[in-house]
This record gives sequence, C-alpha cells and structure tokens, in this order.
Amino acid sequence: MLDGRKINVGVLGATGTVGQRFISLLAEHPFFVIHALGASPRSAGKHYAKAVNWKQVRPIPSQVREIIVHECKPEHFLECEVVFSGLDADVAGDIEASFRLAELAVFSNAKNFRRDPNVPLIVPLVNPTHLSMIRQQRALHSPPLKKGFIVTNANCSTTGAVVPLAVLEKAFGPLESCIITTMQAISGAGYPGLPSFDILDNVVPYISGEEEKIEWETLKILGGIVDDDEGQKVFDMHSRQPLRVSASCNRVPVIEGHTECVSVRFARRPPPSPQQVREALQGYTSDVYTMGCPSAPRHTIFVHEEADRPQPRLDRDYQAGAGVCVGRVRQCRVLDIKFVVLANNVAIGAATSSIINAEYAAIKGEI
Ligand SMILES: NC(=O)C1=CN([C@@H]2O[C@H](COP(=O)(O)OP(=O)(O)OC[C@H]3O[C@@H](n4cnc5c(N)ncnc54)[C@H](OP(=O)(O)O)[C@@H]3O)[C@@H](O)[C@H]2O)C=CC1
Ligand SMILES: N[C@@H](CC(=O)OP(=O)(O)O)C(=O)O
Repeated sequence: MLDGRKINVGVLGATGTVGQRFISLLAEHPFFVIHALGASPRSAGKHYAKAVNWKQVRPIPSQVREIIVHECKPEHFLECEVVFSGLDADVAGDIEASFRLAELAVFSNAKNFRRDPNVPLIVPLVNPTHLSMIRQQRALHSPPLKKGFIVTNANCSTTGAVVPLAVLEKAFGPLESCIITTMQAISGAGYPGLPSFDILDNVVPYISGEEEKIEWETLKILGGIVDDDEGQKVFDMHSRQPLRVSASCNRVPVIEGHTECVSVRFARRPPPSPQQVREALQGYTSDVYTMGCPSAPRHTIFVHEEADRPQPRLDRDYQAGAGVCVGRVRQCRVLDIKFVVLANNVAIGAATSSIINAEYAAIKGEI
C-alpha cells in the first residue's frame, strides 16, 4: 500500500457544505494531502479563501487558502490519484464519470451512481467489503480501466439507520421489517438550505426523494454480493430474507445532526430483549477501525442510558462526528424493538464516510 508516501487528492465541490468538511478533515491527514480543488465556473480562478463562504468552526487550513479553485475537469487534477466529491447532484453524474475515465479513484457523496449495478454503496462502518465490486466496474467499463473507479457513500439518513441495523442483523439474524422516521438538520440541504421563514418555528414533513433513497439504499448496503447466472457479481438487495423498510422524512430546525426513530421486527422468534440489543450495539467494533483506518471511530455506537438522549446539539460531535449515538432502546408493541439514533449528516453521513472508504481502499492496495 502506501510505503509512507502521501497520496495527492482533489476535492470536487470544495466550496460547499460537504466540500468544506472534506477540507477540514483532510488538512492533516496521515494518508492524503490536498493538491487540487474544484467547484463551479462561478468559483473557478479564485483563491479558495476568496471563493468559499466558510462555515466551519475551525478556520480555513492555511495550506489551502491560496490554492486556485479550478473547474471540475480532469485536466486540472492529473497529479491527483483520488478525488473526493461533494458535488451538487445536478452536475455530479457527468463530472464524476469523466474523472473515472481519466483513471482517478472517485469517492462520492452524491446520489447519481448509488444505484449503478457495478458501483459499491459503502457505509464504511457496515459494508466496506463491497469495495471488491470495483474490479468488475473497471473491467466492464468502456474502455476497461486500470485504476479509475467510483465508490459512493449513502444518503446521510440511510447511514445513521443502517449502522445499528447492521449490528442487530449480525447479532440476532435477519430483520424482517423496519420503520424509520427522520428529523433531519437543515445542513442536509446544503448552504443556505431552507429559507429561515420556512424552517424557523416549524417542521417540514417532506424532503424530496429522501424516503425512496432510505428504503432502497438500506437493502443494497445490508445485502451481500452474489454471482448471477452469467457469472457476474450482483448486489443481492437482501433477497435471501426480504426486508421491508418504510421511511418518513421531516426537516427540523436543527443545524447539524440527523435524528431518527427506528422500529424493527426480527425474523427469528423470540426476538432479543432491549438489554441484549443495547449490549450488541455498544459492543460492536467496525472492521475499518480494526484494520487501522485513521478516521474510523474507536467506538462505533455509543448507547445512552439517559431517557432524553441522544440530542443533536449534545451528541453530534461524538467521535468527531464519526460515530453514531443510540438511545431509548425499548420494546415496540407493534414490531419488536424501537430506538432513537443520531448521526452527524455532514461527518459520518457524508465527508467522513468518503474518507474512511478511501483509507480502506488505500490499505487494501486499490489506490
Ligand atoms: N449536506 C449534507 O449533509 C449531505 C450532502 N450530500 C450530497 O453531497 C453533495 C454536496 O452537498 P452540499 O455540500 O450539501 O451542497 P452545496 O450546495 O453546499 O455545495 C455544492 C457544491 O457543488 C459545486 N457546484 C455547483 N454547480 C457546479 C457546477 N456546475 N460545476 C462544478 N461544481 C458545481 C458548488 O460550487 P460553487 O460554490 O462554485 O457553486 C459547491 O462546491 C450533494 O450531492 C448532496 O446531495 C450527501 C450527504 C449529506
Ligand atoms: N437529502 C439529504 C442530504 C442529501 O443531499 O442526500 P443525498 O446525498 O442522498 O441526495 C438531506 O436533506 O438531509
């Protein structure tokens, strides 16, 4: 893998909410060094510090302030091996495909390639081994690729839910059904997000496309990879034990941190007790942490005993936003078990996941 050298990386969408978090997290990274930045033609040609409307707690890292922002064209990123994409989904599809064609490794937050049958959808605390699909992706690409690939991470609400769901499946066998109700922060809509007139003193019970993404992505992430009749690898979408997922999504006046109420029914009878569920969640260690990915949280899930936690203002920075917090684990009178989960939408829900995915790929020798 790395032989002690650092890998040059670029950030696409570097001026946005997710792009800024990438820059904060990559500023002092042991594997990666920021080499190039890209954004829209509106920002191109400016020093980063002039182009960005910086909204992070820590100041703009000094080494990126003077970098000239480029348009998102591969010719400006040829000295990079990896790009992290925080691009607007309206443009991410074509741009990310062009970087893959130019033999770069693309780690994307955007939704565009999540449903591609050869693109892994990886929540690193859950299914990093889906990275293996990039070999088929390269081979089936026209023309076939030597190094280029795209890896996506999930929708931020999907990410928060699938971490505890995956742990429960591992401990207690397949889930049969799951109901998820989200309370999503406004930073999930990028900056400036919703008009204050719409979100202050209010809850908006609709986020376009979100419920469908949670219901579909959960199956791709929790399912395995199998061989089809032609010997191709395919994602099995949890088909061996069909899992029904029903999601309802709400926007709430919180800046950062998506809170979700989750109820689950297990296939096996009798189901686990709330105490068994708490112990399984608290005791889980992710493979990416064990393998030494530097951004992986030491403790994947913190289980609160207090009746009124997790809360976004208090818990969104747990493990620098890389872990998730669960609370209120209790019996559900309709399904089996219900709980609340909080995940930082900009960190483990976005930039941190992409970075851990790239760390895992580097450790595995794929970049
Ligand atoms: N915010 C979140 O919590 C999460 C976001 N995501 C996804 O991550 C991506 C980024 O989200 P977010 O940071 O919130 O979005 P923002 O709107 O904050 O940022 C979008 C970025 O895309 C750039 N961009 C816009 N148009 C173009 C263009 N024509 N060419 C090149 N670059 C362009 C913008 O550059 P400029 O400043 O120059 O306009 C900006 O850097 C989206 O796909 C989103 O769905 C995923 C999970 C969570
Ligand atoms: N839709 C999410 C953020 C997002 O951009 O999701 P996706 O990457 O799945 O489009 C939210 O509003 O909180």
